Amino acid sequence: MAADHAILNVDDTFTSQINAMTTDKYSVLLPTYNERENLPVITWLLARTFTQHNIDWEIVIIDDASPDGTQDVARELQKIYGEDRIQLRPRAGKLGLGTAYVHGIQFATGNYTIIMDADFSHHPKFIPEMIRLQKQHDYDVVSGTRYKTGGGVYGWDLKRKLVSRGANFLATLLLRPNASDLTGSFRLYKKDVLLQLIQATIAKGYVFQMEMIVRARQFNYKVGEVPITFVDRVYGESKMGASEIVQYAQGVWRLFLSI
Ligand SMILES: Nc1nc2c(ncn2[C@@H]2O[C@H](COP(=O)(O)OP(=O)(O)O[C@H]3O[C@H](CO)[C@@H](O)[C@H](O)[C@@H]3O)[C@@H](O)[C@H]2O)c(=O)[nH]1
Ligand SMILES: [Mg+2]
Repeated sequence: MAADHAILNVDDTFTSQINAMTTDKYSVLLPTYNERENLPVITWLLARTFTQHNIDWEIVIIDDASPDGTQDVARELQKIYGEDRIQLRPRAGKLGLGTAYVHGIQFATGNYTIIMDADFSHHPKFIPEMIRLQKQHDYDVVSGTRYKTGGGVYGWDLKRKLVSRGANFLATLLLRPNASDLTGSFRLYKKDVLLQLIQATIAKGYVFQMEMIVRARQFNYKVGEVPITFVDRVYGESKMGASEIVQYAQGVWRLFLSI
């Protein structure tokens, strides 16, 4: 895979570059709903990635009262890694993906924030490249993109691929945000930038990601892109359904009228 290759080649340089930045800390906001099987492995992969690159880190788990016992797993992970590394910040019920980030960021102690899924669709191996690119250009946001050379989607059926392409096409056509993956949610933000974007963003569900990147352009923030491969989850189910798709289309239209 091209992206893998690129990362392996530059890994040593990243490490020395990142080592020098001792004051930086990266907070991963990890929303979970029924991710009991996935949470230990994604945590392990994140911890390994950060440790290998000598990067200060924490994970903020935002669990919406998952009935599968995700929070019990999170508490076990706190015992293993320490409560300073793993924060558990639950909510009382399933309140949606967008508001999960809004909830989680108030507890983040790092100066950078990484937003990603908990089901390995977003692999931590792309994080060092996101950090390197951010540093190189002083980007305010670095967005993982499935839709540039080196990126891709694996494991989705045709319907889901069409929904994703259609969602990106619709928003690109109407909003012209100059980014190749508007609905993707694997991103690195300067924390103060994320806070400002969150305040400006109205959407609550999956449409949140798209609105955030459109707002970033609106505020003239510098946005970089790193190709990522998105691999569909192995354990559990996607939480995206017809109502999320309708909400998305409504969100694009509302933004089109307001910007
Ligand atoms: N706390 C919380 N977490 C949630 C909720 N809904 C989903 N999540 C968590 O959010 C992550 C993504 O949810 P999935 O259900 O796996 O999303 P997906 O269908 O794989 O969609 C992916 O692609 C979309 C665009 O193509 C993205 O918009 C989306 O963010 C995600 O990356 C997972 O970690 C899941 O547990 C919620 O209501 N509350
Ligand atoms: Mg998923």
